[in-house]
Amino acid sequence: MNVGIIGTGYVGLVTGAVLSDIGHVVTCLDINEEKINRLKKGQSPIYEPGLDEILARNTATNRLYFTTNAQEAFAQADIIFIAVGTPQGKDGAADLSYIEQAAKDIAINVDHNVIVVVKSTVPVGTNDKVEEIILENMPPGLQVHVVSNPEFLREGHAINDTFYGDRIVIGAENSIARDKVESLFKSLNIPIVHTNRRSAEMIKYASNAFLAVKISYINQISNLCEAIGADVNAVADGVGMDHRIGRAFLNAGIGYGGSCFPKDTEALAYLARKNDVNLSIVQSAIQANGEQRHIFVQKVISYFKGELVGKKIAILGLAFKPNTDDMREAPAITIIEELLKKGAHIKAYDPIVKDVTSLNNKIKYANTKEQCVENVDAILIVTEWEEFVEADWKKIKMISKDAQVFDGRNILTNK
Ligand SMILES: NC(=O)c1ccc[n+]([C@@H]2O[C@H](COP(=O)([O-])OP(=O)(O)OC[C@H]3O[C@@H](n4cnc5c(N)ncnc54)[C@H](O)[C@@H]3O)[C@@H](O)[C@H]2O)c1
Ligand SMILES: O=c1ccn([C@@H]2O[C@H](COP(=O)(O)OP(=O)(O)O[C@H]3O[C@H](CO)[C@@H](O)[C@H](O)[C@H]3O)[C@@H](O)[C@H]2O)c(=O)[nH]1
Repeated sequence: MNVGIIGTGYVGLVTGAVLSDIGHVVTCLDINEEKINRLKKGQSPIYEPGLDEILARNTATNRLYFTTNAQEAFAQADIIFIAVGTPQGKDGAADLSYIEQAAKDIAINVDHNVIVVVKSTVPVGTNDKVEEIILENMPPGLQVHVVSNPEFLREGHAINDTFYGDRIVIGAENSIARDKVESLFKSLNIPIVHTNRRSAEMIKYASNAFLAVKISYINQISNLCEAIGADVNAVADGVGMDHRIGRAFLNAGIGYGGSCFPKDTEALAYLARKNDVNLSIVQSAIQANGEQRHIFVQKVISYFKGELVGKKIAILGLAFKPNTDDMREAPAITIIEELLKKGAHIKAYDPIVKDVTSLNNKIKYANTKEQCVENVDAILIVTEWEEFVEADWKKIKMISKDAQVFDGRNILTNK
């Protein structure tokens, strides 16, 4: 099939790469010229394991194209995906301006009947709105069907998650459009969930919020474990062996960050408030997550008896999680800013993130973890990169002359 994709971010680009890899002809559209120019030169604008190879393979076989021209992207398209951002807006609500613009772009640039698939994470009712906008603005006589197909990939595992996902959710009001979207994914052999558009939109938020609640729960249990002398890793292992609970997302630490959980939990809480529904569980998870990074900083402050002025602190890990270069809502930023405010000097090392615009000129960057921990008073583990998990910690402690280690990801329990 011929597919157009609006937005070449983590979701649009990975979706485009995988759909071309399973035989479709895909044209990816973005308004960011720099991104498209890089992609045309064969360079990925994001760090995502395995992505470069798939991009190279499918551009070489003429199944994957990149453009900033909407007419070119939609000219042959049977199906157009919307994969633009839905950042946090006012009062926690999702900002739908990119979605609305994408819908208008489709309406004024298509010259044939089309199926539009909304892959972005959007509040319940948005697919209806997208259909309305397109119908209002497209040439008379043309038809559009909008289908909801939320995305569940994790950054750092995006390719694998797309090829081997747990489920593909298709929310449709029209059975012909539904079947056509289903046939697009057929060769992936992933279980399909059929539902209406509103339920599909809700599945995405309910999934993310559940995972966020799970993390905040284990983090609060971890605080209690620390107070009473229990080991949260052992507790999580024991609890997680119950198949009704499961071990995944029970890793305690400094809390969740990233481009999804923070904004999606806020958007769901906003939706509940707007509809006068009590969603205090999600609200509490958000609050607990905000507190968790302050609790971590407080441990450092207490260790130095409240006096951080001039203290040299090494930060190991900047990205919000391993295997990504994404710094959106990374706990590292809040933690570093709080330490800077207290007068500490910060040196940071991350295997992939080499500078953070908002922190530049305020902190130093090291080229290696060894360089980072030289001549410091404390070491903070902020992201659980494999490089830190597998490191020779005896050597790290020796280089740092036994600087105090604060393990924000509980990776050193058995070391
Ligand atoms: N990042 C993830 O891991 C992930 C996973 C699942 C779902 N989601 C959801 O998917 C959506 C996209 O997320 P992302 O992280 O890929 O976003 P992103 O910010 O990385 O990328 C969005 C891209 O869309 C482009 N864009 C915006 N308006 C456009 C327009 N009118 N025409 C063409 N291009 C346009 C932007 O320039 C940008 O490159 C969001 O709703 C997000 O919540 C993200
Ligand atoms: O046990 C855990 C698991 C995760 N995290 C943190 O939670 C955040 C999110 O991690 P993860 O879910 O692995 O990454 P994302 O790429 O943000 O993926 C989430 O958000 C995406 C965007 O909606 C969804 O598609 C995915 O299914 C969902 O897992 C990160 O800060 C992790 O450090 C923990 O603190 N403990």
